[in-house]
Amino acid sequence: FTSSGSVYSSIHGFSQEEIKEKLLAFPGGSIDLLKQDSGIAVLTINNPPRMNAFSGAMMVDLEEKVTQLENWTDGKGVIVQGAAQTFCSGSDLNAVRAMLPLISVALVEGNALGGGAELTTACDFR
Ligand SMILES: CC[C@@H](C(=O)O)C(=O)SCCNC(=O)CCNC(=O)[C@H](O)C(C)(C)COP(=O)(O)OP(=O)(O)OC[C@H]1O[C@@H](n2cnc3c(N)ncnc32)[C@H](O)[C@@H]1OP(=O)(O)O
Repeated sequence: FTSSGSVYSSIHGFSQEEIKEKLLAFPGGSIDLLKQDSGIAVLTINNPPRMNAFSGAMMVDLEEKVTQLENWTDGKGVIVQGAAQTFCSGSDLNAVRAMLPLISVALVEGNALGGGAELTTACDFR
């Protein structure tokens, strides 16, 4: 359930445009990008009514804003924050229920470090 839609595109054969269309069916919220003269940008996850959960539209928005940052030649760093005194409550559960192809569980025994830790967070449950 990534913004690039890799799970859907590789397993279900959808194109990037089809993934985008499916994600946009779940509107609400925004990802706001402020690029400052200092070279530091502020990226705000903005969906306070749902504790800043990521709607499908916000996932599309995030990919666009990350692309903008990648092409920002004067950029030095980015601060990621949540609006309204909360960071983010994960994916919008309404969208998850409608779109999740399968549920993944990371069964972690022993260390999960670096990329291993990231892999656990990419799973739905740990
Ligand atoms: C498979 C995807 C996976 C991933 O990408 O890795 C996920 O992220 S799945 C989502 C995981 N997140 C959660 O399970 C968080 C669920 N939310 C909560 O546990 C709580 O809401 C909270 C974040 C701890 C805050 O609790 P509290 O301060 O008591 O506020 P409320 O519970 O009353 O929430 C206010 C309002 O926000 C809605 N909400 C919160 N989180 C989500 C969400 N992830 N998706 C959709 N909506 C969310 C919540 O339903 C309330 O709405 P109303 O009832 O309409 O007021």
